[in-house]
Amino acid sequence: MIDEQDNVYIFNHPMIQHKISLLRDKNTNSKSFRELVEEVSMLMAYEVTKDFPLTEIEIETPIAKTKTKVLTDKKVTLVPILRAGLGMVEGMLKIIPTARVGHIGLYRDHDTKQPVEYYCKLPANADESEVIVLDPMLATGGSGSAAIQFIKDRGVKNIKWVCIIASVEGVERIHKDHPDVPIFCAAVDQDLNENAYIVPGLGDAGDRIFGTK
Ligand SMILES: O=P(O)(O)OC[C@H]1O[C@H](OP(=O)(O)OP(=O)(O)O)[C@H](O)[C@@H]1O
Ligand SMILES: O=c1cc[nH]c(=O)[nH]1
Ligand SMILES: [Mg+2]
Repeated sequence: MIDEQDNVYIFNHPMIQHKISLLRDKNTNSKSFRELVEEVSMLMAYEVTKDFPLTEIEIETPIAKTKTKVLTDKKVTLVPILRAGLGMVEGMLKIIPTARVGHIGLYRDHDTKQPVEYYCKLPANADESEVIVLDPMLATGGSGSAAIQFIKDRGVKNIKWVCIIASVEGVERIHKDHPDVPIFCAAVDQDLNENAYIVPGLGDAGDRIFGTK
C-alpha cells in the first residue's frame, strides 16, 4: 500500500500510519518512540527492497527437487545520518541482514540551520553498492542534500532516501539537488516553523530517540 508520485513513495499502510500517530504524540516516551521508529523502519524496508533482483536456483526439499528464487548477490549499504538515523538501522537490518552500514555525522547549526559535517565512514567499495540513506526527518532538506552529495562524491550511483516524515520543502530540495534519488516516507507535512521544525511533525527525532531533552 503505497502512493507513488514524482519519485516520492508514501507508505499509507494502516499499520505504518497508526505507528506514525503514536510517534507524533508528545506523550510517547523515549522507549516507545525508539521501538516505534525501529518497527516503522522494518515495515518500510519491505517496500524499499521490492525492486531487488531474484535469481532462480535449484534445491531439494525433503520431498522433491525444485526450482526456487533467492536474492541475486547484491551489495547494499545502509547509511544512517547521525544521530537520529541510527534509530532506523536495526529495523532495516531485520529485513536486509547482509547490508553493510556506513555512517555520516551531520548536525544542523541552530542559528544558520545549515548542516555541519562531523563524521563520515562508508564501507570500502561503497561505489559498487546500492546505498539506502536513513534519517527520520527531512525538514529543509539541507542535511539530506549534503549527505547525498558526500555519498555521490565517493562514486555511489544508486541511492535511495528513506525518512519517516518529510516536509514539502525538503522533498522539493532533494528533487532539485538530486532528481535521481527516490524519496520513501510515511508522511509529507506542509509546513516548517521559525526554527525549521516540521509542522506538525514529531519534534526533534534525535532528542526523542536518545532522551536528550
Ligand atoms: O532537513 P534539515 O533541515 O537539514 O533537518 C533535518 C535534520 O535535522 C535532524 O538532525 P539534527 O540536526 O537535529 O541532529 P541529531 O540527529 O543529532 O539530533 C534530523 O535528524 C535531520 O538530520
Ligand atoms: O522537525 C524536525 C526538523 C529537524 N529535525 C528534527 O528532528 N525534527
Ligand atoms: Mg536533532
